[in-house]
This record gives sequence, C-alpha cells and structure tokens, in this order.
Amino acid sequence: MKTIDELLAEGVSGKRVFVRADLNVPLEGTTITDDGRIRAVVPTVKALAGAGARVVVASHLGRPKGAPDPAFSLAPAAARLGELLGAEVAFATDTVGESATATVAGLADGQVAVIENLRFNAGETSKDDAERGAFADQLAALADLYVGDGFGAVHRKHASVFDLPARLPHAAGYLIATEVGVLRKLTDDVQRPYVVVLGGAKVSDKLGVIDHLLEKADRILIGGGMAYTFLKAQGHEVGISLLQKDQIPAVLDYLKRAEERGVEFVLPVDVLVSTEFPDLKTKAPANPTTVAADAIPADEEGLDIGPETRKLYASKLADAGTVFWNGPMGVFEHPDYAEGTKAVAQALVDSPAFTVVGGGDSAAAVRTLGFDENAFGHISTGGGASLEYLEGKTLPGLAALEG
Ligand SMILES: Nc1ncnc2c1ncn2[C@@H]1O[C@H](COP(=O)(O)OP(=O)(O)O)[C@@H](O)[C@H]1O
Ligand SMILES: O=C(OP(=O)(O)O)[C@H](O)COP(=O)(O)O
Repeated sequence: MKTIDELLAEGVSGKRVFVRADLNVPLEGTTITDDGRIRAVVPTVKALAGAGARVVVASHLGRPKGAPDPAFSLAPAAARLGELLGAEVAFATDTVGESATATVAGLADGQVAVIENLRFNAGETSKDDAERGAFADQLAALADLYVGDGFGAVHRKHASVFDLPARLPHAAGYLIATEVGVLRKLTDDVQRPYVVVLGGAKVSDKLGVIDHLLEKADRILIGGGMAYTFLKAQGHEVGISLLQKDQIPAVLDYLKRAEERGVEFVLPVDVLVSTEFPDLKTKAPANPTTVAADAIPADEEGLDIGPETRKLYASKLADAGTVFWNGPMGVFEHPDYAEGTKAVAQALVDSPAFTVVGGGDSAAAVRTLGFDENAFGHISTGGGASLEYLEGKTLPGLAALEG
C-alpha cells in the first residue's frame, strides 16, 4: 500500500487530490456533538494542503436513501473542518454536479473543499457494479489523485471507497495507517483473557462477527440493541426492543458453540425499559423502570443495561488482558440511559488491559461522557470496519488501496 508520505515525496503541488474521509459525525440538528472523526483526518488534509495540493474532501454522513436530504448535509462538518484547519474550506452543495465542478475548479494550490454527502447519489452504495462504476467515473473527473483515509467506511464496497481508487493513482492516508497498525496487534498475539463487548444499534451488520469471535475471544459481553435478539432466542419476551428476528437461529447456534468451545457468553440480567424512545433533543426526563432481563413487559423497550448488569460486566472486565469494545450499552445520548455505557467505559479505564474502543458512536460516547481519551489503549474511528478487520476479512477499501 503506498503511503501518503510517498505520494507527497512524488509531489502533489497543483494536483487535485480526492480525500475519502469518514466525516460521519453525530449531529443534533446541525450541531456536531463529537468531532473526533473530523479531527482524525486533519493530519492528512493538512499535509496535502501544506504541500500545495488542491484538496477535495468527500464523505458519507448517515444513511440517506440515494437522494439529497438536508438532515444529512455535510455542511456542518465542512465548517468544523475549516475551524480545525484554521483555513477557509469551500463547500459544494452537490457531489458531482455543477456546484462540485465549480468549487473544485475554483481551488487554488493549498486550498481545501468539501463536497456534499456521497450517499445523496444512488451510485455510491449501489450493489450494481456498473451503477457504482458510473458514479466513480463522475467522482474521478474531480481529481488527479486519490487518498483513502475514511477508515470507518473501508468495510463498505461503495463507489468512493472501492471503485474510485481503481481509477486514480492512490495512497493511504495517515489515519488508515495508524488504525491498521494498532488493530494488527489484536490479530497477532493478544494478552488473555480477551474480552469483547458488543452493543449498539447496527445489529444486523454486526451479529455476524460473533461467528469469528467465537474462535478468538475468551469472553463476549452483549449489551445495547444487540442484547434483545439473544434474550428473545432464549425464549424471553423483549417487548418492542430492537430485534433481528431472522437472526434468531444464528444466535442460538452462537450460544451453543460458545458453550462447546468454552467461550463465556454474558447477557444482561436486568435492563432499563420504557414505553417510549427518549427525546434526544430536549433530553426531557425519561423515567425508565428497571426490570429483570427475562421480564420485559410487552409494550416496553429495553434502552440500557440495568444496575446489576453494570456490576456484572465490570467484574467480567476486571481481569481482562485485552478488551475490544464496539457499540454503546444503551441510548447513551440521553442521560437516563447513559449509565451502562459509562460503567463499561469506567471498567476499561480501571483495567490494566490493552483496551480498544471502536465505532463512531462508541468513541463519541467515551468522549461526551467525560472520559479521558488517553485512558484507553486506542480509540478507533471504525466500529464495523474494525470488527471486520479483526475477522480477517478482506476490506474493500483497503484492498483497493493495495491494488
Ligand atoms: N437498547 C438500544 N435500543 C436502541 N438503540 C440503542 C440501544 N443501545 C444503544 N443504542 C444506540 O446505538 C447507537 C450506536 O450504535 P452503532 O452505530 O452500532 O455503534 P458504533 O457507531 O459505535 O459502531 C447509539 O446511537 C445508541 O443510542
Ligand atoms: O459510522 C460508521 O460505522 P460504525 O457505526 O460501525 O462506527 C461508518 O461511518 C460507516 O457507516 P455505515 O455503517 O452507515 O456504512
């Protein structure tokens, strides 16, 4: 994989460099609640701009449906990037249309632009090679060189991640190099016990990694929205909690194999429930109730792990040699459902283990709940990406940079 330093040594002055970043930051309206992913790409953008490149930064944000949707605009992220760079950042209100073309054409050497959300275009995420390729051709027209630095999205076979680098001379940015360097340590030889904590909301995306973790981990703790498919599989009522019904047979198989292999599988023993999802804007008190994990009322939704589970999980983390954690334990964005995530973060801070926290929301949770980033071994910008990297899968965005 060519490094950005090699690219810089070849000279980028006057060249248009497309930087595929992951600026998928959490937003409340247009306010960025955690800018970690923007800060993470600054070294790459700074180095390129400093060397006289005309830098075109691109990213997805959220999961819009292949058409413009103002709620998912990258404008706030572009403004924040400008603040962090201490320089003006131009913003194109489309991705490959008139605005993008004019904005890029207007860049002087050393200037930076952000183009609008890649996923406003159906071609970005299309499963059809030709449709993705056609969009990649349009993106390629905006640049001379490509730098891949959106680690959080390297597991996506998307036009800007996979197809575009095949069309332009390319290199890996500083963030990707750092992430891969640290995560490699977790695939080589890990200090045991190796404890993996999984939660969050992207349940269908992430359940599959358990298949592989059963070969690697000594203990797996399940929380967040991930827990309810397990509780349901064990025959418990989960009310209106997040549930991946079609995955129940797979989950039963994981539980059986874990037992056969001596992998300890730990599920919540109690949860916080409510009839309503909390208001994340007003943060109005949610007044949840605590119930046993096998007694969730039919009209209620599990939104955090309960106090007994917090204690249990802290004890299961205390003797770890290595910890990998992806996915908050609850809807941490609301203070009434943040205690589970706080307890796991605190257990990692207290642990002498090598600790890795991965994922946009998990990293944001750690920081917004007031923990010191330096108290963790590594905070990865990628959740799904780091999990799939640990699985040993070929990641489209890394494979494309190697080609
Ligand atoms: N029990 C739950 N029900 C619904 N959503 C949940 C639950 N627990 C956690 N979440 C949500 O999961 C989201 C993060 O999930 P995910 O994107 O998978 O994590 P990451 O970005 O760290 O990889 C958070 O916005 C959080 O509110
Ligand atoms: O937030 C992300 O992943 P993560 O939640 O696994 O950390 C990345 O930006 C990828 O987004 P996607 O899961 O919508 O492709």
